[in-house]
Amino acid sequence: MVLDVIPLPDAQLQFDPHWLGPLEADALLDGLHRDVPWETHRIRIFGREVDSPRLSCWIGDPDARYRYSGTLFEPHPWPDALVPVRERLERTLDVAFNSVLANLYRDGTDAMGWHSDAEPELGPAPVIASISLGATRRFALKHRDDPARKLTLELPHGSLLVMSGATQRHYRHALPRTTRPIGPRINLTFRRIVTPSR
Ligand SMILES: O=C(O)CCC(=O)C(=O)O
Ligand SMILES: [Fe+2]
Repeated sequence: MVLDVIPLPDAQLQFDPHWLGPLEADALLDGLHRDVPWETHRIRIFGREVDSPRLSCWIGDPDARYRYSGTLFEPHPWPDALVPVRERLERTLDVAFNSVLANLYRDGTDAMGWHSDAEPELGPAPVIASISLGATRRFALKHRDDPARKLTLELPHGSLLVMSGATQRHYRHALPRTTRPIGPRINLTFRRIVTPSR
């Protein structure tokens, strides 16, 4: 299967707005909303520890430990609903994903600030496969050195966005708040931990 390439200098982006069919996406949204042990992660912003404005869960193989924003996360086991999704992603992208960060944005006030997924555990050129479920939200990318290089993308229910190559090295990304009245959204970023944290 071929994903559409989204052109952006210094980045490598592929996108399929309908990677999951609507029924499959509905079932996954409901199942994960219900079954994932959602928790509030603490993050560090300007040296201060605060609750992140969303619910999250770090899921993965037992050795896929991950240090993120100052905290070491031991993975939760894979929920049944994610097993076929992971297998299909591995076939599509030829990457052996061993973990996924699940985020639940309860409404438009939940968000994620500017960052790159450039933790050393992920290696120098990580492939990050991002599946979106539920409410469509705007995803933004901004070049570290050249603010004119930026892009926003609407990520609909069932979509797949793949960031690879030098994307994390050169760009930050964010999921901004919105004042639109909007329902919940779940995002899954599949990752491959190359060198587990200890
Ligand atoms: O919710 C999104 O689309 C982005 C999530 C993200 O950037 C992350 O999990 O690192
Ligand atoms: Fe990210």
